[in-house]
Amino acid sequence: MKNAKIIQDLEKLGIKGNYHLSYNPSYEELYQAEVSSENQGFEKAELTESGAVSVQTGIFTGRSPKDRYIVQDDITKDTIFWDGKVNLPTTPEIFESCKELVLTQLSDAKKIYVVDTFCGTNEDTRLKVRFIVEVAWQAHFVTNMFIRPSHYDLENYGEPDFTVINGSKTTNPNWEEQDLNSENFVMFNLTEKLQIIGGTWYGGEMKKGMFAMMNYYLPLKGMASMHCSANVGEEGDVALFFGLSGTGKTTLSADPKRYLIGDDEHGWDNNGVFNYEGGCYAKVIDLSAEKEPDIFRAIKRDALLENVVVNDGIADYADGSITENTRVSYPIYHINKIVLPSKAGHASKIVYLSADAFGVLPPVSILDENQAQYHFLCGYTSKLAGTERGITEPEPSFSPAFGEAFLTLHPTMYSKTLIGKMKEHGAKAYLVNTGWNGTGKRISLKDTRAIIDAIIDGSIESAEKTTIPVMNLEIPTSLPSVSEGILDPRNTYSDVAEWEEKAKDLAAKYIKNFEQYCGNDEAKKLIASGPQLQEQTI
Ligand SMILES: Nc1ncnc2c1ncn2[C@@H]1O[C@H](COP(=O)(O)OP(=O)(O)O)[C@@H](O)[C@H]1O
Ligand SMILES: C=C(OP(=O)(O)O)C(=O)O
Ligand SMILES: [Mn+2]
Repeated sequence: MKNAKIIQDLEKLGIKGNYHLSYNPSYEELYQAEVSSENQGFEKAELTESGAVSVQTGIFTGRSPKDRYIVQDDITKDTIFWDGKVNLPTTPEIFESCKELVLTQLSDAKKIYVVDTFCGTNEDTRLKVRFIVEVAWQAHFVTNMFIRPSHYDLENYGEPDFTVINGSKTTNPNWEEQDLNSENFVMFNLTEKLQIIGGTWYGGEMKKGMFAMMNYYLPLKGMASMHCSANVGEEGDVALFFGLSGTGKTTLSADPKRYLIGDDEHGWDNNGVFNYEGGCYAKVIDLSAEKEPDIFRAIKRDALLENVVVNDGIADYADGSITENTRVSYPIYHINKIVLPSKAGHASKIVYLSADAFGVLPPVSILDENQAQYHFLCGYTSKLAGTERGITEPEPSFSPAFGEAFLTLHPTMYSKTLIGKMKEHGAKAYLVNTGWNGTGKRISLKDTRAIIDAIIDGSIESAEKTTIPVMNLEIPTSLPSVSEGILDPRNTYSDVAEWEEKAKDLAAKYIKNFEQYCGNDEAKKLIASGPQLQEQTI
């Protein structure tokens, strides 16, 4: 019955042919299909000793922002933030031509997986997202990452709100005359409620694609939509960890003392904080059972490793030769302490994670209300040049809302909604540097975890404080279980002048970046809360 209806739905979309349909397959069925000897190329998966299977995603081992387009039409022309960088416009005609390619690809498939999921924990705001894929491990990935409907939910699923058609095996031969970036494409059509993918196999495009859609629909309803992880304590106290890729959202939210809500994408409505996802997508580069026990233990049967080097069935997390962005996806219940459904009350602690490769930012700063807004709009972190360790040529990156790549509306929509919620619920904000200091080494995970503990148990508030000049940030001078002498970054340099020079450099970058918001009086007032160059304060 259900299968006949799904086949009809696919036909309406334009997928015809003689395929075998697998609707919301079990993990067991997925596993059998993934390791089947009939698989070719990147379809192949291999079993590892932990019980997790391992796959390769080909040339794309990360997202491909330059190939990501949104159809500009009546619905989107005045709502999407067309910044010329993140949300690239395309036409309905080009979308149709790429859709045709994806439909043709899937019409030739021997097997099609249709996976009906939810994106968003709450019934009133969740999207019913249908994935249509031909590769078993892609069906596995979305089963891990999205919310798995119960049998009852599936019986009553109705029509999906959004459909993702993944044609990763096809590419677009007409990209040049269509003035596109390449033969690969990730395209969204909000009128047709469709995402289509061609050329890239990276799972993150499906996960972060739907995040971008939630970032469109929810703020328009007055909710905060956030690129952050979240956990909750025994007392119901909720903490959020914002940050760009690699800053520690996933790592720091897996805390054995607390219950995980989610590791990457959340909303905040009148009832509290809720997850969009049903799984986690953790980096596994240099993963060890000692440093990250919860994530290490989550890698077992049903987890899916991406781009990890595997020797004789043994995953080598230290080997970054395929990419530094090695990943594992797993259903959220692989973490021992979780709340289900993935939601809790209002947040009281807001942590902004920044991995500062310049070694300027203190390991922790206490932000006031205006600073909370200023630093949210800045979203500073730094990307390391290449994959080299150390701090040779760090590249500063200012990413509003700590998630520019996924913002579909103007950045101020996200700061307005978040700051509104923070004020309403008296949440306090902190800026935590999980990156480097004057020693040239990354601040240890142990110290960062102790800092997070002090934020969560409130002991940071009673610590003695001092102000860091130039950066204009208030810091505690000591905290329980945090290494002596690291809290004031100036003490980690043999010569304070060296810190000061770097700080002035970074401050200038903050100031320049903030100019884009200064058209508005309210934002202009925030300048005083940011870094200050001496010349300006005289
Ligand atoms: N002080 C630190 N705080 C957080 N993460 C750290 C720290 N030092 C090293 N790391 C490493 O940095 C990476 C953070 O990645 P992850 O938690 O996946 O970030 P995100 O989820 O924000 O993309 C992990 O590999 C972690 O082991
Ligand atoms: C999956 C991603 O998220 P993050 O690195 O923040 O975990 C991504 O940005 O592609
Ligand atoms: Mn993460």
